Amino acid sequence: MSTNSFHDYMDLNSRTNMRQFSDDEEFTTPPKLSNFGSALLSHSEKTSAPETLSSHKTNKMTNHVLEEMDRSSSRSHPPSSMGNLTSGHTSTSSHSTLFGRYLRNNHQTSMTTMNTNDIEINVGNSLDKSFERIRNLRQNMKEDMTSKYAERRSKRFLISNRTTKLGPAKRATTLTNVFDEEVPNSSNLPINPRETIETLLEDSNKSGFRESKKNMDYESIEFGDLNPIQYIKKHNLPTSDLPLISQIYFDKQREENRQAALRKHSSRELLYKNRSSSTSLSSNNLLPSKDNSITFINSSLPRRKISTGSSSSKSSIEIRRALKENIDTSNNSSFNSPIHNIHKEISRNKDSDSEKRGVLRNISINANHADNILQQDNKRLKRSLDDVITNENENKKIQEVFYHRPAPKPPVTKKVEIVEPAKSASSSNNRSMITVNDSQYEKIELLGRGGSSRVYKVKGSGNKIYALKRVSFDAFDDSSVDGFKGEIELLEKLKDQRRVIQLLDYEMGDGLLYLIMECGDHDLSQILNQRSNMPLDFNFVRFYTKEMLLCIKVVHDAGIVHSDLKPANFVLVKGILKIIDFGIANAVPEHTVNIYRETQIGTPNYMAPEALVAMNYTQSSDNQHEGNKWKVGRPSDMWSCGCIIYQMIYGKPPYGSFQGQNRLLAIMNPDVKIPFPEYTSNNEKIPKSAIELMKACLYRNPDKRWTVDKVLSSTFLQPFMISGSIMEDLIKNAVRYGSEKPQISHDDLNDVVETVLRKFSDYKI
Ligand SMILES: Nc1ncnc2c1ncn2[C@@H]1O[C@H](COP(=O)(O)OP(=O)(O)OP(=O)(O)O)[C@@H](O)[C@H]1O
Repeated sequence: MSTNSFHDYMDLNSRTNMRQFSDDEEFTTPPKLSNFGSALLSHSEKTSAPETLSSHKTNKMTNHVLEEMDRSSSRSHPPSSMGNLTSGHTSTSSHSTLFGRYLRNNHQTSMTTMNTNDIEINVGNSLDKSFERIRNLRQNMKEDMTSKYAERRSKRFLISNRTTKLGPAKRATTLTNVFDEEVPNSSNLPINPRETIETLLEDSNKSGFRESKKNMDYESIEFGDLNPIQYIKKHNLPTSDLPLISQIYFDKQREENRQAALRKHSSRELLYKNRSSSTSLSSNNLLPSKDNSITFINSSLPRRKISTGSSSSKSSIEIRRALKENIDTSNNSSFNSPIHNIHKEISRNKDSDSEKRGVLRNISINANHADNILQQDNKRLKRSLDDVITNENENKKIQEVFYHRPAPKPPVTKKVEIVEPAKSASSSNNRSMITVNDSQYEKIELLGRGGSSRVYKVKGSGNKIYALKRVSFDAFDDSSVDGFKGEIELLEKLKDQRRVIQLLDYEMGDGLLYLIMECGDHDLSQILNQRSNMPLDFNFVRFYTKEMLLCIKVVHDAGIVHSDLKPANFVLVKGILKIIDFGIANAVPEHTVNIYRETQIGTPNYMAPEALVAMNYTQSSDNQHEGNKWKVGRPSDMWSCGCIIYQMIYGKPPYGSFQGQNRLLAIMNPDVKIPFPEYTSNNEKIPKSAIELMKACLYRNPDKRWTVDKVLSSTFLQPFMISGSIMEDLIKNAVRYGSEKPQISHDDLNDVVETVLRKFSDYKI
């Protein structure tokens, strides 16, 4: 375009109705050059078909321009530039137009609907000049339109580019190109400016365009921040080169986008590897190197170094190769992630570009999600790395941390030693172990205690259980020593008696006596206490009374007076009641009823009156020869036995209601009678046979007391079972006896009773 024609155009343009063509005011770059073309383009875009360039509106607009030119020519001389334009009419300028060809070929193009016949008629002689101006005008219009169109497309494309940079479509496009060795013009591109422009100019300067492309070296263009339009304007290039420059511009942009995608992809691969390495830091796959890059070390793979810095300096082919290698490497690893699976899929289908693109579209979609995960993981990894690096002072130590970090040492546990104090064998043994005649016994529990003794349940050899009685006494008290020796002798004497507790071993030292006996389970005192709140059961009373008498019989039959019979001195050993504690027992000389003791008597509750009376008698006696002696014999044991039976039936011993000294006095006082109620406090009927038995044992006169054998044969302990027939026989015999002997003496009655009882005894169960 010449300067004159440009000015003419500007003049013309300034004279035209700008409001009519200012629809596209926003496209003001370059502001004046593009206004007219933009107006045409804007007009044409308002219609849908490409033929709008030959539409009626364009025709009217052209006519309007011609009319304007007519007015201009009629009111003044044509400018000098018109001559130039006219002279250019026949030239073969590169700016030749379709309109020119139309004039030469008498042929109307599709560019305009201008009717040249009308122009000839109306313009007359100035036709040539007008045609020249028109040609120039058309040329300008075409160039301007082309420029404007390219600019708009460029802007649209730039806007689209900026938008798609943020979206998956952009990623898909760029990644598609990444894997194409020959990067073709993607058919997916919505706009191909070059094709569009070439279509518009196919009949005009297509050949010139290609010539320009051939002749000009635009490959080295550096656009900087300029777009093609700005670049053309800045460097004063012809607008006809705009398509070519735009093409170069877009190619460069594509290449930059591709490289950006590659950088992103490479960093993503790096992140995956970092993560997989971070999960196995102990396997020492990561090593920070001096140049702040990260080197992957894998025993099965050669050492590969991937810089974390910009990779823009690498060629796309190198990047692609590196990327593929990374993908292959990832396939070998056991790492399993969405992107990894996609890589696998890529590898399987790498022979098919179309499939690649399909897969890569999925990459771009999945990559968004994976990207977020990776970014989080990368941040975490980076934080952990920073922590490690901060905590360690030297790279050497860092290497140890990542490469050869040894397993953490087990925490040093402070060994707490429990030092037991040195113990003497005697103290330990004395507390838990007791040795009797070289045999050791381990204490288990305390069974009971007496005035000077303790009885333990112990475990001996073979884990057998025994009762160990430990008695402490005054070794210089002869009476005490004799008393304990007497107990041992009696137990030795009664050794094979089942109703006497068995003495298994004993050892007597200075002031200590150890007795090893068979062990009982419970004593009768414990049993009675257990049943204190239970209803009275005479079968229970009979059973334990008989058991007790059997024990006493054995002792009495052995000529021994126990002298201290009480419930606590009868123990149950495996269901058999046995008698214990012969501490104050004495052997009764043959044919002797009572013995006199000088030492402590038994428990007052169960003491016979004769023993207390004897004591009282002795104390009040003037005969000092008698001394402090108590008169005791077998009947004293039967008194004690009567007191135990009384306790089993009434709940307490006969003088249990008295306390302390009064109890002793009551026992000794013959005026204090023992009560034998027929009912218990719980209103339970007491058999007469039981009352009879108790009375027989608690006679104050020891001579009247029943012996152990008599008590054992008492009615209470030996009840009758009388049947109806026996009762019938008894009544018949009584009636016949009475009819024969109406008066009967007392002696005759006793004989009859004895006879009947003797017969009943034949029916005892
Ligand atoms: N062989 C044994 N088996 C089970 N228990 C026993 C045995 N020997 C004694 N005991 C329990 O130890 C208690 C005290 O025993 P023992 O009567 O022999 O001692 P003690 O010093 O004679 O007492 P006390 O002087 O009061 O008669 C008994 O009441 C009984 O409960």
